Amino acid sequence: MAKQIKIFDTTLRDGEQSPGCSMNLQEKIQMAKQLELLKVDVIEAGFAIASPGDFTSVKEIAKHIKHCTVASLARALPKDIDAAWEAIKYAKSPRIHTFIATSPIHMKYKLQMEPEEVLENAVNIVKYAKKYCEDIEFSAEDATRSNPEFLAMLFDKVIKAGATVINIPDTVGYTTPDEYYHFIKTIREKSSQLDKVDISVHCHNDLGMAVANTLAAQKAGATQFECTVNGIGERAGNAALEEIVMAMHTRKDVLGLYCNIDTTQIVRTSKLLSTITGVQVQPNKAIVGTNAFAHESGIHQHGVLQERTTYEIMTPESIGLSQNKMVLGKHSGKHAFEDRLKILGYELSKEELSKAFEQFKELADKKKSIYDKDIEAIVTRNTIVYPEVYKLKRFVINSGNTITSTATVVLSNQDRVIEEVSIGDGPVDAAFKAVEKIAGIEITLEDYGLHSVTEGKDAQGEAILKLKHDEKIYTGRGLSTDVVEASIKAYISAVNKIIYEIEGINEV
Ligand SMILES: CC(=O)SCCNC(=O)CCNC(=O)[C@H](O)C(C)(C)COP(=O)(O)OP(=O)(O)OC[C@H]1O[C@@H](n2cnc3c(N)ncnc32)[C@H](O)[C@@H]1OP(=O)(O)O
Ligand SMILES: CC(C)C(=O)C(=O)O
Repeated sequence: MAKQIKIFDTTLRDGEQSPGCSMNLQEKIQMAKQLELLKVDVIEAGFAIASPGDFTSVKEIAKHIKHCTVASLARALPKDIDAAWEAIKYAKSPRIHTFIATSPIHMKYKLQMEPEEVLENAVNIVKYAKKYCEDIEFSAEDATRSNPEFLAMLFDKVIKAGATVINIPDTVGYTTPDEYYHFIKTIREKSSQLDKVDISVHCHNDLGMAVANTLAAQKAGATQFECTVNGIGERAGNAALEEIVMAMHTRKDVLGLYCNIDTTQIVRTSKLLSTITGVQVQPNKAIVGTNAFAHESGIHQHGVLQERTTYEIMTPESIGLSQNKMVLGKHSGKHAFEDRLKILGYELSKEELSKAFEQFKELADKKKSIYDKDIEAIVTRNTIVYPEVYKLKRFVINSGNTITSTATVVLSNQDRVIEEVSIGDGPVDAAFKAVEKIAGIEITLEDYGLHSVTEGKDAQGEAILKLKHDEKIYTGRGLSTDVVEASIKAYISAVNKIIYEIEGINEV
């Protein structure tokens, strides 16, 4: 039988402790409402004593949220408990979350207390908080570097004093999955009370093991997972909610866990947090990174097009994404290219497809990302086929603001290779004059324009120009990531039309 795990979200408290992740009152309320839609069990809304702003946001969230428990953090100090209660008393289901450090390092250097004093403080503060609130969570800060016998004894006493949830945090992200499992199991064996309450785990990601540690803890009896959206939090962050939840969802077979989360709200929640804080998740972040459901390589794209499960262990829809993403780039193959053409409404013959694919690969070598407009540009360029009398082989430009521009252009015409050099008013003009010399016909440039067909630093530029010959106008188009090359190609394509008109198809 699958076991239920309660999800305790601390994005608004520990998450907000990330540098750069502060949120104002309205943003916190908006985020809390989204967490309610996501169906977390507990929202830790803040640390009420921390500042008047924190107090107000905890209070307002307590008033707005109807379906989740709302908690405030509090040190083991009566004034912290008073503030926490004043803020959360409006909640339908309020919780006071109090904590004190239990590791020798923290007790000696930070609190400057003997273990007996910490024990006494912990018991007294739970009794104090219990006067206000039924639901009391007690956390032993830096538990994983604490003595398990001491913790078992302390937990028994705070449970008898009224704690309803016991949290065993890995405050500094120090433990490993196996160690954490044995640590919690040992404490449970030594405690007579722990099985009467919820056991919570709260893992930090300093060694990148927060999610693995969280999941390992459930085998030792943990029933509540503390986590944050996008894994934000102090230092390297907390266990990421979306990773824990989707691991439970996808590997129900081995983990045997379930929770109340509506997984289809995951992407929306992640995006809302990034928008509010301005902190974007890395592209390869599990579940919510922009690449998490993207495929670029041909072999993977072919597999996914045949059967999605070849390379996808979850559906994009399950986290609220409308579809996966086929990224066309230099690693892509013909299957994905043809599929995208179909989506764009192009049905090409075998030959046309092969030619377009070749051009796509050439372009993909020069450009990081290929956009739909790039593909459309390739296909439309190929629809009207004029014979290529002249083809650009290479060119060299020498230009600057203090010298006259010079262009050396090399074209091929069937088996011949022809080279010309020309100066001009700028690099494009010099190159055009060199082509004109090679073509040996009289041409006037009537119009010339350049625009980018795609976005980004490596966007393709399209040159469109009009040449006049014998009172007739000929349009030329050229496409390249290099604007001079695009311009020369445009010029040559118009010249080829002129020659086609003058000499007829037989000459080609
Ligand atoms: C592991 C965690 O994430 S714990 C939560 C961490 N989050 C935060 O600290 C964010 C909010 N914090 C704050 O705004 C401030 O630190 C406050 C308002 C809580 C306290 O501010 P200050 O009174 O200026 O104290 P300061 O932060 O410098 O030092 C912490 C004090 O709390 C004491 N303290 C720390 N933890 C506890 C505890 N669990 N119970 C009792 N006292 C504690 C320290 O010993 C120190 O006491 P001292 O002032 O008598 O020396
Ligand atoms: C207060 C506790 C739960 C905490 O944030 C930690 O130990 O990291």
